[in-house]
Formats: sequence, C-alpha cells, structure tokens
Amino acid sequence: MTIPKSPPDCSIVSRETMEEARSLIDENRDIFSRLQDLWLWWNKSVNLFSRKCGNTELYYHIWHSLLLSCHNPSGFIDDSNIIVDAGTGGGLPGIPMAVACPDKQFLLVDKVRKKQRVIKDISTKLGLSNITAVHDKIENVRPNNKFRVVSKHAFDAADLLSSLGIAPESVMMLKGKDVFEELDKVDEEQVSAIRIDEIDASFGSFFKDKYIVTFQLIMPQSAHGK
Ligand SMILES: C[S@@+](CC[C@H](N)C(=O)[O-])C[C@H]1O[C@@H](n2cnc3c(N)ncnc32)[C@H](O)[C@@H]1O
Repeated sequence: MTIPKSPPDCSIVSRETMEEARSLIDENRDIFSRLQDLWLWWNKSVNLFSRKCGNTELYYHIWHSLLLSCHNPSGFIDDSNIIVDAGTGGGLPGIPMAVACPDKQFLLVDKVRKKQRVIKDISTKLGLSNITAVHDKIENVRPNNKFRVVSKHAFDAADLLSSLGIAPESVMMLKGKDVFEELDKVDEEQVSAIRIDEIDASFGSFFKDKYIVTFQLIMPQSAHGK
C-alpha cells in the first residue's frame, strides 16, 4: 500500500457530493435551524466553538459534516449500522449525520462530560432517537457489532488509528492539510488502503485546505484489543 504524501496524490470530492450535502441542509432546514439555535445557546456556557462563531460558521460546520455522509468512495465504505463519532465536541459531525441517516445508530463520543450533557439535551429536543451520547475516551469504546468511525478536526490521524480499542470497518476523517505529515506516522500494517479526497474550494473559503481521509483497516478485531 502506498501512503499519499502530498496534495497531488489526491482525488477531488465530486461536485455531485458537494451539492448533495448542500441539498440535505435545504431539505432539513427546520431541524438544522433549531440545531444552530441550540448550539449558540449552549456555546454561551460550554466551550463548543469559538465565541465569534455564528450562524454562518455553523452552516458550514453542518455542510462539512454532511460531506462525511454523502462521500462514498467506491470500495471504502461498508454497510455498518453503527457509526462512532470520535471526539464529537458539540456533536460534529455526528448530529448532522444522524439527521441525514435516520436508519443508522450514532455513538457520539467525547471524553469531556459537559459536552455529553449538550449532546443529550440537543438529541432530546430535536427528537433524534438514533443518537447515544458516550462520555468516555475513544480508546475505551467497544461496540459489539460491526461499526465505522468518523471524526472531524479532533485527532491526529495516526493517533486516532492507534487509539482505537477494537478495529472498525473503516475510519473517515475531515482534516486540514496537516494530514500529510500525520500520514507519515501511520502504521502501514494497520491499514490496507488510504484514500484522500480534497474538498473543492470553489464552494467557498470554508472549504480551502480541507481533506476527507478514508482508511480501510486490516487489523482483526480480536487482535487489536488493548
Ligand atoms: C477540537 S474538538 C473538535 C470537536 C468536533 N469534532 C468539531 O468538529 O467541532 C476535539 C474534541 O475531541 C475530544 N477528545 C480529544 N481526545 C479524545 C479522546 N481520546 N477520546 C474522546 N474524545 C476526545 C475533546 O474533548 C474535544 O471535544
């Protein structure tokens, strides 16, 4: 397996995927608008986003998150019904993904207890019964069925892969351009394939230098227990 070292090795997230994610926001305008209100309310007392964060930034956070639902590189994404959001913070990408995929179960994991209070409150108020808030380190999370992991701006790629308590089917991360340095540290024996897709910055400056990185793992679940 070759680990991509620099942007020229990347594919581009397709325009169809970008548009599909944007359409999901339009189709769910009411619930996302209530979500933004709840986030802004909670952000006054719990540090979820920067203090300057407003509706425009939250709109792009939602769009970024939905890209992780819509992006489906052939052969990389499995049919796992459980999706673990590692380092979810205030619920990104997990809450928007749970709105977009009501048939999947989402475990939103964060090691900070007060962030889990936020997730529980928002899930209840929005009626999202497919979200479970998990207050724990990702290292300790061990779903008992096939699962995949998503994560947005929360972990160094190599650190996340080595932290997982048991192996998911795949790991998909939204990352900045620092990902290329992080890939140097990835254990090649842990992954069978890596794919990197650059997000099309012609959709706006919030997409500049953003990448979706997808890993297929080869470690058998039983052999990776810690
Ligand atoms: C920079 S925030 C990103 C939050 C969110 N994903 C977003 O895009 O806004 C990183 C989050 O990861 C959580 N975190 C860091 N290490 C963790 C670990 N080992 N297990 C679970 N959560 C962790 C932190 O508590 C924090 O809420």
